[in-house]
Amino acid sequence: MSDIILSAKGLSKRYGSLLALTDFGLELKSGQVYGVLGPNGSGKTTALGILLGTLSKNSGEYSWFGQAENDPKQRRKIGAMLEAPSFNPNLSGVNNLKIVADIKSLPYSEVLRVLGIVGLGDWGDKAFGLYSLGMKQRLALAVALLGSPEVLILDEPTNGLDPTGIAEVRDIIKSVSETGVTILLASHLLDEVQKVCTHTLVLSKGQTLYSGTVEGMLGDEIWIETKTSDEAELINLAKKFPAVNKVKREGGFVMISISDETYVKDFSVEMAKQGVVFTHFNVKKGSLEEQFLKLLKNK
Ligand SMILES: Nc1ncnc2c1ncn2[C@@H]1O[C@H](COP(=O)(O)OP(=O)(O)OP(=O)(O)O)[C@@H](O)[C@H]1O
Repeated sequence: MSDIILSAKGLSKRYGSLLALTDFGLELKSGQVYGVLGPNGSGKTTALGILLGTLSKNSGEYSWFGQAENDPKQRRKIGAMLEAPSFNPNLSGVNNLKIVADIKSLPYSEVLRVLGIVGLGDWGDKAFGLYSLGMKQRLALAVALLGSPEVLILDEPTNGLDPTGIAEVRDIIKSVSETGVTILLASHLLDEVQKVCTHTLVLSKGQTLYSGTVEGMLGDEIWIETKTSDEAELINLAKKFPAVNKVKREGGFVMISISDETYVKDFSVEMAKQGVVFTHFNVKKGSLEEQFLKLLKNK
């Protein structure tokens, strides 16, 4: 059986004179966590809406599980959280979910299962109106998980949450993906995509600037995050080391960009020879943010 979950090509969408999405293509494979990344208004929601069949397209085609567009049988394999569902604040989490379970003809055992996944098992009997923002978002995620979908589509799943809420939702997404569920999510948060996704597609003004693995987008560039007592001397010496590309001060560290990981050891040996004593030395891959800004600049 093919492991291609979704195949889309040439999708475009126009709102009057505005071209919101141009030639959008995506191949989503089983087990991937694909993040559609882009600033506000770049076309993320438009793309997801078309793929879910809730929005018409002007051109292009897509297919879920190799079947025809809008095939209801395929639609049942997809769980979606596009915008916050309207829950009744006076009803408990369980009773709100039971309404959705009834609509989808699912057994109530599903309600308890999904509440457990999103960590609301103990809050199921409490009124929705008492939930924190993070808990409300997790209940919305629970709705998308009803019926054990093979694919989950999430639009800005951590929108408006505080750092704790963001971390909780991230952990749920990661653990759901570890059970084999394929995930397509939209986000404007680079950090979120870097932490959660295996693949990313970068959108800007409706155009795709990159599509592929997150690792691939990060490239080979390595940053060494350092601290030492004589920063000026380190900067001076680092700039003379042949494999060093860039040196900058950032967040209390001296950041040194090096062309290849294999030169990191040589660099530290050379600095030791020159009498530099590091109190902090941490090797990192380039950040998605840097690559993202580069893509936008090169466009
Ligand atoms: N119904 C509509 N009518 C007219 N223009 C629209 C409509 N929906 C979206 N747009 C425009 O299309 C562009 C893409 O919007 P879209 O919501 O897809 O972007 P987005 O990346 O999801 O943004 P956000 O992160 O703010 O949700 C924007 O310029 C938006 O203003």
